[in-house]
Amino acid sequence: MTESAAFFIDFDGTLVDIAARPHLVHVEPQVLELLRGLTARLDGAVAILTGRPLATVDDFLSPLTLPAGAEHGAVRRDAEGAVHRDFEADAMTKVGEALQVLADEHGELELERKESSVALHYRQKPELGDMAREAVHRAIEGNRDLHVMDGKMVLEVKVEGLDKGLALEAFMAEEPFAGRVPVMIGDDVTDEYAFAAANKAGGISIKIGEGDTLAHYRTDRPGFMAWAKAFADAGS
Ligand SMILES: O=P(O)(O)OC[C@H]1O[C@H](O[C@H]2O[C@H](CO)[C@@H](O)[C@H](O)[C@H]2O)[C@H](O)[C@@H](O)[C@@H]1O
Repeated sequence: MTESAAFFIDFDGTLVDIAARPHLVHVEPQVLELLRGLTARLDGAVAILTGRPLATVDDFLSPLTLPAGAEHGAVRRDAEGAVHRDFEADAMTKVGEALQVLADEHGELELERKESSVALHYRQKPELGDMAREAVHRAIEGNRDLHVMDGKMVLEVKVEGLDKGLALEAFMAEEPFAGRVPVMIGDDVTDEYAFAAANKAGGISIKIGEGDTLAHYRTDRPGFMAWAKAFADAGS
């Protein structure tokens, strides 16, 4: 692999270890160094693909402001800094309201309300997972525009048809990504869409950790960090 690669990197579970609650993740200084190094080596062809809101990932990665496909691709900031949104937020507001009632009743559930999606976390009390799953499916019943993803101790309602794979493809149609070989690294079910897109484009897909995957390669987070650092350093 040479300078002709474009890197697409997931946030939770890939750049940072999974934490007990969403706001508790810790971004190691090496992560910022790595992203700077890769960006320099690849002439800016590095994007974050995450389920997090854009503002949240910017806060965690400050002072860096990278191209990003946030909220599972529903909110995309291109390399020029322009932000693209292509969804109707009304339906999600209603789902958020319904699930907020549940989260208020069960203090161990945590509801993240984003621009285009909601995430109901049950990591604090895994026994509530089945009940939360039923409630989430009930909340979107009859709405074909919404889709539930079963993530890491989280149930995410997102807009049907928008995903990290489409975000990757949108980046690959633009400078400085166009014409490069996509390299997608991620750990969770939401990353599978982007693995499929990278594979289809003749790229490289790397799964962090265990679980079924479409990715061609597998490693753990330290393994990814060491490999990516060596790649970034080889250009300096
Ligand atoms: O696409 P990602 O960057 O991997 O984001 C996926 C979701 O990650 C976050 O939840 C997960 O990480 C939390 C912090 O480690 C953890 O507490 C939680 O159990 C995990 O599911 C985030 O909170 C979600 O908004 C993201 O969509």
